[in-house]
Amino acid sequence: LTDADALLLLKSSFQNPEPSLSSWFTGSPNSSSPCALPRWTGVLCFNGIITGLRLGHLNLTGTINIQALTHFPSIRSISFVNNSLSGPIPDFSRLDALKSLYLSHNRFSGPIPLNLFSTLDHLKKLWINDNDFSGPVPFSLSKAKSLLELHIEDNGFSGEMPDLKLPLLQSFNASNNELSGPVPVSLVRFGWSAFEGNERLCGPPMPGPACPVPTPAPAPVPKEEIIAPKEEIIAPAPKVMPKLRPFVAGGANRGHFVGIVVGLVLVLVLLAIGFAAVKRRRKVSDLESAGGRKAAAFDMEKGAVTAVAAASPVNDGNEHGSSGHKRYGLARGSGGGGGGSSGAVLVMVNSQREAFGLPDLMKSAAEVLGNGTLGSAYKAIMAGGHAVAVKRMRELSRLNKELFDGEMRRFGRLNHPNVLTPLAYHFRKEEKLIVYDYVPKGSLLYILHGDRGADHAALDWPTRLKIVLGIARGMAYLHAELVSYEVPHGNLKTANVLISPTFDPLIADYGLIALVNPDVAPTVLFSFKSPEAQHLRHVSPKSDVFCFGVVLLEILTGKFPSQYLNNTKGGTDVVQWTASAISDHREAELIDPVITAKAAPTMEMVRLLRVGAACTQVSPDERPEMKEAAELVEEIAVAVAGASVGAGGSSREEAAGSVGTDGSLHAGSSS
Ligand SMILES: Nc1ncnc2c1ncn2[C@@H]1O[C@H](COP(=O)(O)OP(=O)(O)OP(=O)(O)O)[C@@H](O)[C@H]1O
Repeated sequence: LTDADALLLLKSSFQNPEPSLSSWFTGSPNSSSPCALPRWTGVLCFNGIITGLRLGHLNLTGTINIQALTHFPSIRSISFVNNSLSGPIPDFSRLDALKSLYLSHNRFSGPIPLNLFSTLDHLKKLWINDNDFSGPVPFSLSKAKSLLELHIEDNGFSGEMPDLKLPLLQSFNASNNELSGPVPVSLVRFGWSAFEGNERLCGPPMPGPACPVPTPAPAPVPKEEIIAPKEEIIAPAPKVMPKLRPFVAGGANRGHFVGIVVGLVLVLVLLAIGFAAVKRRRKVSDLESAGGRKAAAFDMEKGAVTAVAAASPVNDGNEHGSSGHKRYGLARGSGGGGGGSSGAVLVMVNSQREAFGLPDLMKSAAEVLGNGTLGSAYKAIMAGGHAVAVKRMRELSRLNKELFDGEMRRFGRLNHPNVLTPLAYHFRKEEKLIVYDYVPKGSLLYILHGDRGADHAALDWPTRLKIVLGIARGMAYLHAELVSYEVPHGNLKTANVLISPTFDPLIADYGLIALVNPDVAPTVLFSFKSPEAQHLRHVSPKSDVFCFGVVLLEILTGKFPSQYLNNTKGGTDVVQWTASAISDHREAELIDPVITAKAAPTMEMVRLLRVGAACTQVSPDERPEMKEAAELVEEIAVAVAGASVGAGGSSREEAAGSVGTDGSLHAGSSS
C-alpha cells in the first residue's frame, strides 16, 4: 500500500468525497504522490512524510476508515471538524504518535471504548465536542498525561466525571452532558462554566447544593471500647440528654447503653469516613488494648467522668461518684492530664467553645465538601444549627496517640481572628478525624478561581488587601506560637485559607509538618515547593514566607499559580512573572483586571506586589521574616486607610492595625 493508496481507501469511506477531495486521485503523473505539489487537499507533509490531515468543513458524510489511517503511524494531527461523519468513534488508539485530534461538530455516537486513550500518551489536544457520544467519560483519558486541551461538551456523556488528574490541562469543557455526582477535585479549578448544563453534578464548583453522603449500610456492632472523658463534665446538648440519661444512670442498662453508644458511634464514623472504611471491618484498635482499659480504670480511680463500653466490662464502681459528672462518649481535652483521655472517640480540644458530643454529630445531616491532598472533608450540621467540617486526614501516622493528642491540644489553644482553631479530634491507628467550625464561603482558592460568582465579584482592592493583611497577621501569629516547628504552617496556599462571611481570612491546615509522615511530606505540603526544598530538601520558617508570597501574588494578580501544580506548564508562574515585571518597571500590568476595573492601579498595589516579590526571593536569607512581612503589609494598609480618610472614605482606624510581638491585633495602631 502506498501513501496514495491508503488515502484513497480513506476517501472511499466517505459517502460524498467529491468535489471537496477531487485532488485526491492518482490518474495523472502529477498527482500520484499526496505530498508532491500540487499537494492533495488537507494533507500535511514534512520532508515527503504525511504528518497530518486537515479535513474540516468539507461537509463529509460516512465514516472514517481507521485501517487506512494506520498506514501513517507517525501522523501527529488529525482534524475532521465540522463535517457530518457518523458511527462509533474510530479506534484511534492505534495511532500512538497522535498529538491532536479534532472531531468536533460531527455526528459520532455511542459510547467511547474505555481504553481508547490508554496508548495516546503524546496526545495534547482532544476536541470531540458537539457529537452524540454517550456512556461514561473514559478513565483512560488519565493516561494521556500530555493533554493540554480536552473538550467533550455538548454530548450525552453520563455517570460520574472521572478524576483524571491531568496536571498540564489548561483548557477543559464538559458542559451540556448528563454527568452526575461530585466534580473531581482536580477539575474544580475550571469553574462552573466548564460543567454547566449537567443537572446532576453537585459540590464545588457547581452553584447548587453540596453532594449528599451515601447512606451507609447497617453497621455490625464491633468489639470496641469507648473511653469517655477523663476530667471534665460535658454538658450534653439538651435534646440528647433525655435519651442518654436512662442509659447512664444504672448498671442494669449497661448492655443496652453499650449497644446504643457503639452503634451510634459507628454511624457517625460511617458518615464521616464513608463507605470504604466501613466495609473494612474495623480491627480491634489500640483503644481496646489492655493499656486502654487501664486508662479507663485509672480515670475512674480519679473520679473522672467515664463511660465505658467493652466486651469485658471494667470496674466502674465510681459511676455515681463525682457529683454532677455525667457520662458520654466524649471527652473535653482540658489539658493537664496528658494523653490519657485521647483514647476517647472524640476529644474536644478547644476550651473556648461549647462542647458537643457524638450524639450531636450523629444526629446531624452530613455532606461531602471535597477531597484534598491530605484527605477528604465533610460538612455536618448539628441540632441547633452548629455546622462543622469533619476532616478525615490521611498520612498522619507520624505520631503516636499521646503525641498526636499533645499537638491537637496545642492547636486547640490557638486564639487569633485569622486562624481556624480545631474543635475536636478522633484518633485511631487507622483513622484520624479533625473537627473544625464550618466556614460557609469555603476556600479562597475557590472564590478566586472557581465559579466567579458574587463572592468573586466582591474581591475588589480593599477586600483583597484586607484578606492579605489577615493572612499576614495570622501567619505572624502562627510563627510566634509555633516557633519550635521546623516550618510553622508548612502548607499555606489559598486552598487552606477559608473566607468568613465578612471576607476575613481564616488560616487552616497548619502545623502538619509535625504530624504528617516524613516520607510523604515533600509531596503533600506546599512549603516543599519553596526553592530551598526543591534544591536542598530543606524547609524552614522562611519556606512559609515563600508560600505567603505566592498567595499574596495570587490574590493580587488573580492568576492560578503554576507552583500549585506538580508539573509545570499549567497556571502562571506568578513568582517569575512578578520578578520580570518589576525589573521592567511594568508592575501595574500584573494587577488583576477585576481590581483595576474598579480602581486604577495605585502605588500601594505596586508596593504590595513588591512585598510578594520579596517574600518569594530564591534565597531564604533574602526574604523577610514572617513578622516583618506582616509589618510591611500593615504599613500598606495604613497608607491605604490614610488615603481613604483623605478622600472622605472609611476611618483610618477601621483598616489600620499592627501586629504585636505575639501576632495579636492592636486595632487602630498605625505605628
Ligand atoms: N472548615 C471548613 N469549612 C468549609 N469548607 C471547608 C472547611 N475545611 C475544608 N473545607 C473545604 O473542603 C474541601 C476539601 O478540603 P481539604 O482541606 O480536604 O482539601 P484542600 O484544602 O482543598 O486541599 P489540601 O488537602 O491539599 O490542603 C475544600 O473545598 C475546602 O475548601
